[in-house]
Amino acid sequence: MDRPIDHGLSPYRAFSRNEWAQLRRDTPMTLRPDEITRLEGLGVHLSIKEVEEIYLPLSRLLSLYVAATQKLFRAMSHFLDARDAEANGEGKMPYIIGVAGSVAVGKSTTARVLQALLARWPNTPKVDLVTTDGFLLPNAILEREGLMEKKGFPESYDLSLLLRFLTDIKAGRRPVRAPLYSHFFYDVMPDQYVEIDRPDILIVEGLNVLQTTRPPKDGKAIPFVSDFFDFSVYIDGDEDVIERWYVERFMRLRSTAFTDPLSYFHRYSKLTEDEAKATALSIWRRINLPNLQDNILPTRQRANLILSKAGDHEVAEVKLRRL
Ligand SMILES: Nc1ncnc2c1ncn2[C@@H]1O[C@H](COP(=O)(O)OP(=O)(O)OP(=O)(O)O)[C@@H](O)[C@H]1O
Ligand SMILES: CC(C)(CO)[C@@H](O)C(=O)NCCC(=O)O
Repeated sequence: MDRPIDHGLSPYRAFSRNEWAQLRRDTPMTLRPDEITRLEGLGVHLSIKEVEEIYLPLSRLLSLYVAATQKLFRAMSHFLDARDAEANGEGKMPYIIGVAGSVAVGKSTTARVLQALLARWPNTPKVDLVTTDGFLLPNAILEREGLMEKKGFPESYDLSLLLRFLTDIKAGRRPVRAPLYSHFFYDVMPDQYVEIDRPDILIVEGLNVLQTTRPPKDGKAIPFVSDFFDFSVYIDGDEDVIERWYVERFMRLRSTAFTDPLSYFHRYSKLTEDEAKATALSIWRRINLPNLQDNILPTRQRANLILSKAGDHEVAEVKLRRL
């Protein structure tokens, strides 16, 4: 009898929600309900149950990984006889975690929850967070290059600035500045920065963090953003569900942030409900959906961990890449 064809082992180990929740083991809950509420993004309800069942086990895993990496770093310092540098604190290497996924999938909420949980572990008290939105090209340049309808696409970012930022972080330079983006003004803020001063962990959140670049013709290799990551998470969801989240968030912003005359989208606050819904759907289908399909989703299989969300932002399945 013919032997069955071996289709190969999946690079991921899949966990149902319940299986994953068991991996919390005896990790104590370190966030109070009011602290959790403060971490919620617009339209992203975060329950205590969700933090306990999904994000606490993930923080336990990450804490173990960070400890192992810190040990490896000490082994390397020992090999190089660089103990003096280590004693001076020069030998500290931030552990970098990338968080990827579509617009409106909840990346920033996840990144904030991980930041809060990881900062409560004894070996990683200082956890900083940056979003790659700050590395978008300013609107003035996007307009000049005809890229305003391509915001969030690979060509809309200053990739070399992002790579220089990550190189400086990994080189232990201090402090390192990351530019700031404002959703309210829909633009990068000139001369506004967030200072990153040698954290134990740096979380880098953005659509583009797992994207690869085409090999250059001149043979000078450009690193990938993810070459700087020690661990990466992709937040996944069905397209129609993310579309709904995008439209719902737009409708909520219409009655809040957009009502301010200084807001970039102020004109949308004057639309009727139906017109506003149609506008949100049109932006989603013209810009964010094609970006998800062409540039973001293809990077999913590069992540170390995939969190698959269902309709109410609750994680239904977790996939962990085998080592
Ligand atoms: N036009 C706006 N005006 C004010 N705040 C906004 C605006 N658009 C988005 N925001 C805020 O900025 C946050 C990040 O928005 P962004 O579009 O980058 O979402 P994202 O990070 O892709 O989505 P998520 O955080 O849901 O993954 C939103 O959660 C929302 O609170
Ligand atoms: C700033 C990004 C690219 C990513 O957060 C996104 O929020 C965005 O503005 N996308 C462009 C289309 C839109 O306005 O939704």
